[in-house]
Amino acid sequence: MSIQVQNLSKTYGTQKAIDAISFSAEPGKVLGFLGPNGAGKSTTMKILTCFIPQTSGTATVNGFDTVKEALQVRQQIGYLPESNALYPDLYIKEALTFIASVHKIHHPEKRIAEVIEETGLGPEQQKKIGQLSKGYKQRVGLAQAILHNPQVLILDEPTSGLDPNQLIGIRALIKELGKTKTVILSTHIMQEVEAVCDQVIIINKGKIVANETLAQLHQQHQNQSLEQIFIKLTH
Ligand SMILES: Nc1ncnc2c1ncn2[C@@H]1O[C@H](COP(=O)(O)OP(=O)(O)OP(=O)(O)O)[C@@H](O)[C@H]1O
Repeated sequence: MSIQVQNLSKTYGTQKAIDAISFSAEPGKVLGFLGPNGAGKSTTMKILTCFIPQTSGTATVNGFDTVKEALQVRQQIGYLPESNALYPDLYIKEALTFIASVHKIHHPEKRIAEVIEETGLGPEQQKKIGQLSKGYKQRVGLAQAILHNPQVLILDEPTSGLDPNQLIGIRALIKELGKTKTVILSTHIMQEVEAVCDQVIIINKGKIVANETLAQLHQQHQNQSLEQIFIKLTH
């Protein structure tokens, strides 16, 4: 298992954001991470990517502890945060060159060209990031997340703000990446879950209320739609 989470809790002041959750994720599968606003999805993702520490419990990525071995975890993980901070004054290639130097990537030009191609940034690459549309900014975020070819990808609402044409391309890319990597994907779009995810975790008020394959989930709920199942489990 490349991600192991055990009894993970996070409390902000008096607010319990996640409450003793446990789950695992493995390569070759896209894990959908669903839940209503404020359920604790981003908090979990921030702990897995070493941005914040948990209050209790443990999380490991490829065997490395997210608190004690944060450096190793960061090397193995690509993260697209919900509010992605980009460098507006840099051209796309400049930003990717900077990220490549942080990761000490060999032959950065070749890898940058590959990632620009994969994320469909080619037509816009002569623009500064600040001049890009929201969807293209999102692609830059994704390009930055996959540049060092991480084994684990954590994507927090990666398709928010994309038009239907862009959606198809990015979902196809995520599905392709999920064939070999461990991908955790947070989204509010049920259609996207059906299109991309193999496994689904539903989190509600900081607790996991479902952790099944999509097929199992439909089977257990008399073939109701994912939207109906989501509402039933989180209401
Ligand atoms: N820095 C913080 N300080 C205090 N409370 C916080 C902080 N970050 C998150 N919370 C609270 O923790 C809970 C979980 O938030 P989180 O952002 O993890 O939810 P989410 O499932 O990602 O929601 P959304 O779908 O709206 O992005 C919420 O009640 C939120 O207000």
